[in-house]
Amino acid sequence: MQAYIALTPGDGIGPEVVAQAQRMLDAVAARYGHTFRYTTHLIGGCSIDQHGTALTDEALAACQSADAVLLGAVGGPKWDDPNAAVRPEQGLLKLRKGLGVFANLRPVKVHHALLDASPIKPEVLKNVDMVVVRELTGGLYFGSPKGEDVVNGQAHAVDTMEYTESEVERVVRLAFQMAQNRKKKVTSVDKANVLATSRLWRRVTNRVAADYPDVTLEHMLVDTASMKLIASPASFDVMVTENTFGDILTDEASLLAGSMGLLPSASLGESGPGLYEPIHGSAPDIAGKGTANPIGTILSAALLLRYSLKLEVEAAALENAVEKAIHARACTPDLGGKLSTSQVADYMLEQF
Ligand SMILES: NC(=O)c1ccc[n+]([C@@H]2O[C@H](COP(=O)([O-])OP(=O)(O)OC[C@H]3O[C@@H](n4cnc5c(N)ncnc54)[C@H](O)[C@@H]3O)[C@@H](O)[C@H]2O)c1
Ligand SMILES: CC(C)[C@H](C(=O)O)[C@@H](O)C(=O)O
Ligand SMILES: [Mg+2]
Repeated sequence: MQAYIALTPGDGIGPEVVAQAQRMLDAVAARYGHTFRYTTHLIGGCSIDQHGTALTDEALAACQSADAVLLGAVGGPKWDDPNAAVRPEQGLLKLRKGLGVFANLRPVKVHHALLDASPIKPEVLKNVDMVVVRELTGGLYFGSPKGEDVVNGQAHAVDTMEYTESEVERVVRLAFQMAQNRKKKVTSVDKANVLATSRLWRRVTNRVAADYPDVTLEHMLVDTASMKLIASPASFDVMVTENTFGDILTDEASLLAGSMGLLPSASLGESGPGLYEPIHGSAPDIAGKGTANPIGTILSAALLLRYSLKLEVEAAALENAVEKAIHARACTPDLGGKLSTSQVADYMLEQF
């Protein structure tokens, strides 16, 4: 097949990990007889430096016309001034909203060869295989009003947690559909004892659940969920939750797998290109050293093959290449290995 992939490497380690994922995609194309065409676009701090904005309308339009978008990460200390009017993260939020990708799938698996890479006890990590479905284009990130002003002579700031019934329904429905093809359990995470948005979320989730009688639904408060994720992670199958809760819980979940550098994600909408990105950030502490773990981005490329290009065999082949590298501990220092970012991909390509 012919496919057009827009690359938005971004800042810090973003370009380092996207380059390796692109090498792997090229290997898939060569082995299976596909043609992948790429264009590369600025996003985040590098776009601010060049254009004064974190994502130009032209770059967004290019991403919207692609079959899929593969992103690295945005941000870094250079652009961290809390007084700045323009911030790298705005580019990422504009891209997500502009693509309409409301469901962010973040799979969390523990590889048996990496049990010692996690600070959690190995017996607790056995059988961990879950996916967090994070709502991505609503909630606290996008609610209005939002911003800063002065009230009674005092600096004042507001963020609004906001959801409509349909915004909740579409993401929860997707979570139930995923659970039907997995262990048939959905854990809906909210803060219904305090937040009105969470009570709406719960009501909608209960209504949607009636359409999926084969799937067990449990509700869990987010504070409890953050504890259970460490105490009994294998008890989860599909977790569905609000934008901010999902952001925080998945960084926590990355420790089950062993490193922030391991977790991929797929962001999907009703139609149009999907957005694929590792869950980690631009990692300024290791940027430029060539030691960033490329696996989260390579697994994101596998999800791109699966969901946007419908190339299941190719996606599985890429995942298998990652499995082999992990099994052999052909890894970067975050997993106790000695290889560089590109050497990890070299190893996978040799086995591919
Ligand atoms: N999706 C994104 O673009 C995204 C996500 C999170 C944070 N950020 C931004 O990134 C910047 C840095 O944020 P942070 O330091 O809080 O989070 P981070 O995820 O960049 O880094 C957290 C820790 O994890 C490590 N880490 C992350 N990715 C790794 C990888 N692939 N291999 C090995 N180690 C890895 C880092 O070295 C660091 O110690 C901030 O500007 C933040 O806004 C962007
Ligand atoms: C950089 C930031 C806006 C982003 C988010 O919160 O969504 C990041 O933390 C992520 O997890 O992708
Ligand atoms: Mg995050």
